[in-house]
Amino acid sequence: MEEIRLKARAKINLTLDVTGKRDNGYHELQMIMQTVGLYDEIVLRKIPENEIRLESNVSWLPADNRNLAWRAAELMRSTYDIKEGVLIQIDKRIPVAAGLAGGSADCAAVLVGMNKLFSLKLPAKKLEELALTMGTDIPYCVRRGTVLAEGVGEVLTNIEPPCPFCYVVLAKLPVSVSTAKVYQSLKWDQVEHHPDTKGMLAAMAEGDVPAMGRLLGNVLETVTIPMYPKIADIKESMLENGAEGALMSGSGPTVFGLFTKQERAKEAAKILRKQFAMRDVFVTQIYHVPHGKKERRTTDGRHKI
Ligand SMILES: C[C@@](CO)(OP(=O)(O)O)[C@H](O)COP(=O)(O)OP(=O)(O)OC[C@H]1O[C@@H](n2ccc(N)nc2=O)[C@H](O)[C@@H]1O
Ligand SMILES: Nc1ncnc2c1ncn2[C@@H]1O[C@H](COP(=O)(O)OP(=O)(O)O)[C@@H](O)[C@H]1O
Repeated sequence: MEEIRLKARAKINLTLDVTGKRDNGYHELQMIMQTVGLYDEIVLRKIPENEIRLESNVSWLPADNRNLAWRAAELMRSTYDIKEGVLIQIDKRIPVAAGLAGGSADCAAVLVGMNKLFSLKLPAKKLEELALTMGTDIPYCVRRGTVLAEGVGEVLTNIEPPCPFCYVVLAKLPVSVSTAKVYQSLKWDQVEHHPDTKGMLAAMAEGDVPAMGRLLGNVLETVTIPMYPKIADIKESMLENGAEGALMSGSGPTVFGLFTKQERAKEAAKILRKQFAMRDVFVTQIYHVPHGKKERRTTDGRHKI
């Protein structure tokens, strides 16, 4: 195999609770994470030169070891003594520094892709371990689906049945948020309203999207909304325009809304684009990881996952 094509999908946090802080500054989390359809497309290709090259459609995205996808390829090459080089091409669609884990998803996809491209046959557990050395969100991005994440984000429990299918509108203000700064500014022991994680798990088990909408909660909103009050206005607008619930994802600034009807989601997206002069508004949906999905070859022999 010379080339592999991957979809690195974004995530949203249906609940995000902070329950403590460790001596090293990292926070103890309890969050329900969910993959959505929006993705970056990544192609990995073997090249004869003994190096990693990275190209993307975003001119200002670093193309060296500051890029998480580059780092993932380098980690696999050095750990498994791979002599061949790799070209990474990223067609970026997930907004950057948005609370959607776009960089983490690219990183995870490259780990999975390198494993296949070089026939390393590493189990998923090993890929999740390698992922954690590059970021706390990345093991989840290897696993994907509906997952309860605890610890600092790396203790993962699959939730069965997964989140019921619904449409998701993502709306990102044209500002970037630093995850590190948001955590640093959080007064976790002064947070008054914690999300009801158990209630959310019960609503999901019932397949009750309206109840899920009422139970969405993210304590990081206490930091990011005062920085960008328009986030609250976007949430309000989503609710006025038919969302069952709306919440900031991760450290923000992206707001997501859950919709049961595709038409209403499309209409709300149109209104949001106009009302807040936002370009980054997407209509997507809950993504379910297919069980036991096998690699598929495209007609030209490339692999798809
Ligand atoms: C907030 C969340 C929610 O899913 O997502 P994003 O908003 O980034 O998408 C994650 O916890 C983000 O995970 P990730 O983006 O991988 O963070 P990392 O690179 O590991 O850490 C960035 C910085 O966040 C802080 N951090 C991270 C995780 C954690 N449990 N406690 C922390 O305090 C640390 O200061 C760290 O230096
Ligand atoms: N492949 C990548 N795609 C996006 N951002 C990346 C990538 N590699 C490194 N980064 C850096 O990671 C930071 C966080 O990006 P991202 O994962 O998109 O946001 P978030 O952590 O808010 O979900 C950005 O500042 C960006 O410069």
